[in-house]
Amino acid sequence: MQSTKKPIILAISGASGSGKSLFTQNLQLTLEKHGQPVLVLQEDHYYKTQDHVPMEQRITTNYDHPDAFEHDLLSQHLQDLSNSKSIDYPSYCYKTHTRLKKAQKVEPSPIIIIEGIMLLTQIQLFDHFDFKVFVDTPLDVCLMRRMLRDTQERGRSLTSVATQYEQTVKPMYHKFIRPSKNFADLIVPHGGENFLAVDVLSAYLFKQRNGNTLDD
Ligand SMILES: Nc1ncnc2c1ncn2[C@@H]1O[C@H](COP(=O)(O)OP(=O)(O)O)[C@@H](O)[C@H]1O
Ligand SMILES: Nc1ccn([C@@H]2O[C@H](COP(=O)(O)O)[C@@H](O)[C@H]2O)c(=O)n1
Repeated sequence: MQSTKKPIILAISGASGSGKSLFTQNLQLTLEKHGQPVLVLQEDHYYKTQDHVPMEQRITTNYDHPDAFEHDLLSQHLQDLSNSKSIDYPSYCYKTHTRLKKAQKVEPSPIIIIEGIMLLTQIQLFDHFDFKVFVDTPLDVCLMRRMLRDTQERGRSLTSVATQYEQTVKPMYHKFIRPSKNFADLIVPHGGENFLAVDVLSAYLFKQRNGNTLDD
């Protein structure tokens, strides 16, 4: 039988390369190991479609500005999931800088984690969030991780990563993302492999959801 309880929604934010995705993955694994289903969503899937924009222009888009995202759609989807409705979750391609044609049908879950760079800059989304986390990793470490990831997984050259970093990623971090740390309920240092933070947060979420502790 499907639960009628509202899901707990956790937002995880921080700089690009801070380890949000890895931290989220570790949290999900820990909770699922204890039989607690978790749905993970990525704010990146809500980047605006650019099907109508020529490729030469897509590579110059500022992807580190809140306007690059369709936050209204994300808000609607979080509302639907809270009301036990499924959503058509968009897919995104970093190589073509636009959404894929086919969305994925996603069902609600008792715990939902959404991760992304701009989540804590969007006050209108806060009503959906039960808990807000900021992953706080030094920017030089973030840049190194991003260099490796974007050249290996996102089809970028070292030059394009460096140029984009100087032109938009770094200035937008200081303008939007860093100040949004003030809205966090919890700040996690070091990033994805902070297993103390993973254990503390998973135990908290499990207790909130089930009323008993992980070891009961
Ligand atoms: N603590 C860590 N130690 C080593 N590598 C890490 C750590 N956290 C993240 N990474 C790696 O750095 C890259 C960026 O991490 P990711 O979780 O994708 O960051 P974000 O989602 O914040 O952009 C990935 O390749 C990831 O595996
Ligand atoms: N077409 C795109 C879309 C986004 N980006 C960069 O992705 C970063 C956010 O994703 P993380 O997983 O790193 O948090 C953001 O900083 C954008 O610059 C891109 O390069 N191209």
